[in-house]
Amino acid sequence: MAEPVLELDNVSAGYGPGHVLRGMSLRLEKGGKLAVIGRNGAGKTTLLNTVMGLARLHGGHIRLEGRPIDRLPPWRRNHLGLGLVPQTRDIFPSLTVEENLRAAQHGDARIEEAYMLFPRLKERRKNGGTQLSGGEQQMLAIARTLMTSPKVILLDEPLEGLAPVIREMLMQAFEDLAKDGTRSVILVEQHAAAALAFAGRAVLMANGRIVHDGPAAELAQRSDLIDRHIGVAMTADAPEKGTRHASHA
Ligand SMILES: Nc1ncnc2c1ncn2[C@@H]1O[C@H](COP(=O)(O)OP(=O)(O)OP(=O)(O)O)[C@@H](O)[C@H]1O
Repeated sequence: MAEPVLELDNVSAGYGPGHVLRGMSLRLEKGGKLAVIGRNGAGKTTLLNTVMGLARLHGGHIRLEGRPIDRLPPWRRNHLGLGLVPQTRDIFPSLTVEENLRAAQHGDARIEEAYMLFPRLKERRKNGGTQLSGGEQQMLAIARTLMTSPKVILLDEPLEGLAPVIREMLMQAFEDLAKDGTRSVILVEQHAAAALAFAGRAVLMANGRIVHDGPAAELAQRSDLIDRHIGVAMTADAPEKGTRHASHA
């Protein structure tokens, strides 16, 4: 079995005194691609926030490359190799694409590599954040995270509200990011079909717990589990949660 890069042991966490995650144990292998799927409110974002140190850990342990990180602040976790692409994207709207990337640049990360992954950002490098389409903003949010040279990339619903052609472009970029085996990816998605096609392993969450953990291809066949915990519409790669938003590239 490949070496673990990220491990959660019996983690309970939430916001303030409230518990959202309950006894979660998870292991991500070096170079692994893990999909996390589940209904709205299942605790997927809280899982990523907990790994990143943005939620309150009530119990259990988190290790990055074997090192306990439970007590470290988010910026230290980032410097050690965890990179979160938040659902809110969090780009600086008043800065240009290139300024956004420079502001995030840390260590030996190269802007040119981000442009190779997303040539469209290079074309827009002098454009301000507000002049970008939703898809371009998402590319910039991902590229900004790459500027911190993450070993583990945590993607929080990156496809939400985007047109199918842009979703496909992003999924291809995630494949490219993971292909040399040096980076690991956790993809939280409502687009279950796309996430399961991408990942090697998948966990299904409900009510702050893992209700299934196994090969992604196996979970893709378990329509009983997906129907029960997500709903039929979520299994198709059609607009789901994104229907609440205008779909724009
Ligand atoms: N900042 C917060 N403070 C208090 N409770 C929160 C906070 N953020 C989320 N919650 C609660 O935690 C629970 C899990 O939410 P979370 O966002 O982790 O779910 P999710 O699976 O990512 O769903 P979604 O797809 O809607 O983002 C929900 O009941 C939510 O109301």
